[in-house]
Amino acid sequence: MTAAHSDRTARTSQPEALWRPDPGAFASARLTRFQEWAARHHGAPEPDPSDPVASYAALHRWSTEHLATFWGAFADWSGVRFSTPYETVLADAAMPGATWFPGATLNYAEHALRPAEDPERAAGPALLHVDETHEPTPVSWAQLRSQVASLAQELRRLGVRPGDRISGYLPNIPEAAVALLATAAVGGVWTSCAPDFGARSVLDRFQQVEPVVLITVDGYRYGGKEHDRRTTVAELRSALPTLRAVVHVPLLGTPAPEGALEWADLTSLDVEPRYEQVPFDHPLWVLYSSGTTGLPKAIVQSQGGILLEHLKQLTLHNDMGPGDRFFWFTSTGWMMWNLLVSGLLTGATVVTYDGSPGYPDTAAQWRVAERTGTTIYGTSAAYIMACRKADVHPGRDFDLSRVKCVATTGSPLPPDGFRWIHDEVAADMWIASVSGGTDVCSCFAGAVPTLPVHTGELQAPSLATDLAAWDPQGRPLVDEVGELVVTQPMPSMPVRFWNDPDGARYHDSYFDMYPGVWRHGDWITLTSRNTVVIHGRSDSTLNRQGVRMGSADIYEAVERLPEIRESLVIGVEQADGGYWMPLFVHLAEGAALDDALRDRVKQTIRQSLSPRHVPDEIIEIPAVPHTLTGKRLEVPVKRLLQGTAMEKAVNPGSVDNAELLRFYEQLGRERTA
Ligand SMILES: CC(=O)CC(=O)O
Repeated sequence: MTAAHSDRTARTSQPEALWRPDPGAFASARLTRFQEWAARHHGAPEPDPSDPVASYAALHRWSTEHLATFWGAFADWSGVRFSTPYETVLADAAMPGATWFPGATLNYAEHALRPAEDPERAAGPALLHVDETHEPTPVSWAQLRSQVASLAQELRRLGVRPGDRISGYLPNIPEAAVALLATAAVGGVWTSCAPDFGARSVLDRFQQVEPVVLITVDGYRYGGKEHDRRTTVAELRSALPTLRAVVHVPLLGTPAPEGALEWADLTSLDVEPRYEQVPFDHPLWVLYSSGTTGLPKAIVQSQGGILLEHLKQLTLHNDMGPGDRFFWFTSTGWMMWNLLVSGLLTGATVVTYDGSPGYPDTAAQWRVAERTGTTIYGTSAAYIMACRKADVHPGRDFDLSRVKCVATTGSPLPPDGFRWIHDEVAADMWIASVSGGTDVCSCFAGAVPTLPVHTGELQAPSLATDLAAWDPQGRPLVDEVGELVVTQPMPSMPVRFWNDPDGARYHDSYFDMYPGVWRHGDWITLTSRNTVVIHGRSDSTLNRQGVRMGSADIYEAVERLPEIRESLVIGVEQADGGYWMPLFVHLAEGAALDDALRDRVKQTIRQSLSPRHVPDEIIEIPAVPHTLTGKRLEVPVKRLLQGTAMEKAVNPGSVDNAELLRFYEQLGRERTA
C-alpha cells in the first residue's frame, strides 16, 4: 500500500495445517463431483487429488474467468428448475445492475420443498426444532409442505399478490420457516425481525417496506424466562397502517388479540402447494443492515439470485446434502437465519433453535448439536471464545461424533479459537471460519471441504466470487492488507434497496470508492497460498501515522486475558491533527483494572502485535455496545468521541443497549470542549 500501508502482513510463511481432509473426503466431496462434471461438460480444470490446493485454485480461477459458464453449469448440475428457460446467463455484468438469467422464471420455495415430493423422504424430518428444554421436535417434509401450501393459499385469499410484503415478528421457530416459504410460494417479499427487537427497531425496518401482513408471536422464552410482547405487537399494529391481516402465533399460549387470525387455522388446509413462477430477479426478501446513522439499509435480494448462491454456498462449500443436519445458532434478525432455512434447498434437515445461547449454561449449543445429531454446526466466533473462557469441554462432555464441520462467523475467529476447537471439540474437525455479510446474504470466503485449515485463516475465496484486496489506488495486493473488493457480480448482490428509486443509497454503500467494483468495507489479506485473513471493518480502521491496523487483531490479543470479557478499540482523529486510540475494556467478574492489569494488556498487545498497536489509554466500561446482530459498535462510538451529537452519530434503534452510549457522548464532549 502506498499513502497508508499496513505493518501487519498476513501470516504468509508456510504454516502447518491444523486439519486436512483425508483423501476419501476429497474424492467424495460434492465440490469434487461438481468439478469432475464441469470438467467433462464445460471445460473446467480436472480435480487433482495429489494437490488439493492447486486443484481448488484452478477451479476458482476458472469460475471467475468464466463466470457465466460457471453459473449456467452449476444451475444445471444442481437441477435448478426453470419453468421458463433463460435467454442467457449474464446479460449485463455491470455493477450495480448486473442482469442474471433474463427470461427465466422459477420459485425458491418449490426448490426448498423438493424432498417432500420423494415418498421415501416425506416422513423424515425437514426441521428439528429445539427450545430451551433442548428436546428436539421434528417437522416432517410432508408436514412442512402441507403447512406451506395451506398458508400460501390463505395469504392469496387475504389478497396477497406477488411483490406484497409479509413481515414476521418471530423467533427461530418452525413457523418462521413456514411463513418465509409460503411468502416465497406466492411471490411475496419476506421480511423479519426477532422478537427481542423493541418496537422502534422493528418499525425502523418494517415501516420502510409497508407490509400487508404481520405474522407475530405473543412473546418468547429466553434464558429460562417468558417475555410477553403483546404490548409491542399492539404498537406495531397501530404504526403499520398498510397491514391487511395479523396472524397470531401463540408461543406463550395466549388467545389471539382482537382482529388477529390464528396460525393454526391458516396452516391446516389440505391443499396442494402452488408456486408462483416469478422472474429470476423477483424480490425474495428484504434484509436490513444498520448504517452508522439513519434508517437501516433495506436490502432486496432476488429469488433466483439467492437460490443459486445459497445452493452453491451450502452444497459446494459446506458439502451439505440429504442426510446432513444443519444447525446454525442465529435469530431471525440476522442473515444467517435466511441461510439456515436455505439448508432445505440441499435436502438437509434444518435445526431451528429458539433460546439463549448460554442457557442453562455456556455449553447449551453443544448440547443442542448432540441432541439433534447435527453434522454441520455454525455459530459466532464470539460464542467459541466464550466457551474457551468458560472452560467448556464439548469433546469430553458431549457425543459430537456426527459433527463434521464447526463453522463460525460474525467476526474473524481468532487463532486461539481454532486451537480451542481442535483441542476441546475434536482434533479431526473441519473448522470453517467464514466471512460475507447481509449485503450478499452469503460468504465471500470461508469453507472448502477439500482444502486444509490453517490457524487464523479462512480456507479460500468462494467459487465465482472475484475477491481481491485493493490498495487505495485500486491496485491488487497479495500478502498485504487491503480493502475487500469483489470485481465481478454475484447473483445474490442486492437487486436494489427499498425506497431508493434512483439507486443513490445503494451506489454510495458499495461503489463510491472504486466505481463499478463492490467495496465491502472490510480489511482483508489474500495470501499467496490462496487463503484469506479478515482484519475487521475498514470504515473503523485504526490508522496511526499512516499505518493501518485492524481492530479485530487487537481484540484477539486482549481478549485472551481471562480478566477481559470484551473490548472496544477506537482510533479518533482529533481536531488538532493528533490521534487518540483508547481501548475500552469490559472486565470479567471479580477483575479490577489496576496498574498490573493495564501493564499486562499493553504487554500482550506489544508482544502479539506491535508497539504501534498499544493503546493510548485503557478505560473500564460496564459493557460493550453492539448492533442488534451483535457487532461491536465502532463507528458510532468513534463519532461520539469526536463530539458528534448522539442523534447524528447513531440510530438508537439499531443498538442492543443505547444507554451504554451516554458514556462515550459525555467523554467526547469533555475531550472536544
Ligand atoms: C457470513 C457473514 O459474514 C455473517 C456476518 O458476519 O454478518
